[in-house]
Amino acid sequence: MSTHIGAAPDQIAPYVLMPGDPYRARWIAETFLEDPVQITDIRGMLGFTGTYHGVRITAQGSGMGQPSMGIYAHELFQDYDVQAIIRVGTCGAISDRVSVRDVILGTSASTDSAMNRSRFGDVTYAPAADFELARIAAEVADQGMLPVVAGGLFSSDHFYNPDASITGTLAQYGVLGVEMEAAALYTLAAQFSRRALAVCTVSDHLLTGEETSAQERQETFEDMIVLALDTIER
Ligand SMILES: Nc1nc2c(nc(Br)n2[C@@H]2O[C@H](CO)[C@@H](O)[C@H]2O)c(=O)[nH]1
Repeated sequence: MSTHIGAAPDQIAPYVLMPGDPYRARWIAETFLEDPVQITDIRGMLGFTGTYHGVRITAQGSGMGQPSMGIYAHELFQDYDVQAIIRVGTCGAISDRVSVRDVILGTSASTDSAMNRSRFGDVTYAPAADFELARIAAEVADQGMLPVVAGGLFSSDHFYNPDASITGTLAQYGVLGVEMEAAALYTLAAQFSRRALAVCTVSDHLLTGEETSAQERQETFEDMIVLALDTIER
């Protein structure tokens, strides 16, 4: 086991899906995996391992925010030799190029997080998705007729951002949605020479104020999970 994950070394699969919400990890395991087994519940951050089309998959909650994602992704890469992580999350749209219910493939992740400033100082590192995972996800989405938009995410340390104008500025540079985890995941994947991709359903729109219903969120989340599973098993 690691400091924050209670699983035995062989209980975590090489391929991991990470929702922010640990209850989503349980739902993914119970809905899509065969023979799912809970492999950790330290601090309530649940993780499960099962198989999808015969491929071992782990669904592990990340929590909200980059420090939390950073703890779990670091330990998954370092202590469990995980090879690829797909964040399956939700985000708020900041661009008129996307609508609620769209699925965003986060090709890059801008961030206001102090975590990368303490890593890189004055250099602005560019956290980016693994190209192969992103390419496969786009291909799978096309085959499944799932409306995905590929573009940048903004991984903020704020949910209630005191500077509300920043998302408008970022949208002018092509950033599509705001969430709170992808940049930490991409930076750690690069540190460990592993693969990572963030796929986010748009649950709310910061420009229009539009929000999805719980039912709509559930439906788009299901489509996204199938996309992530069909991508990571390739
Ligand atoms: N900062 C931010 N995070 C968001 C937003 N909408 C969503 Br869904 N999120 C994500 O949802 C959680 C906050 O509700 C975090 O884990 C974020 O990744 C938003 O408008 N802003």
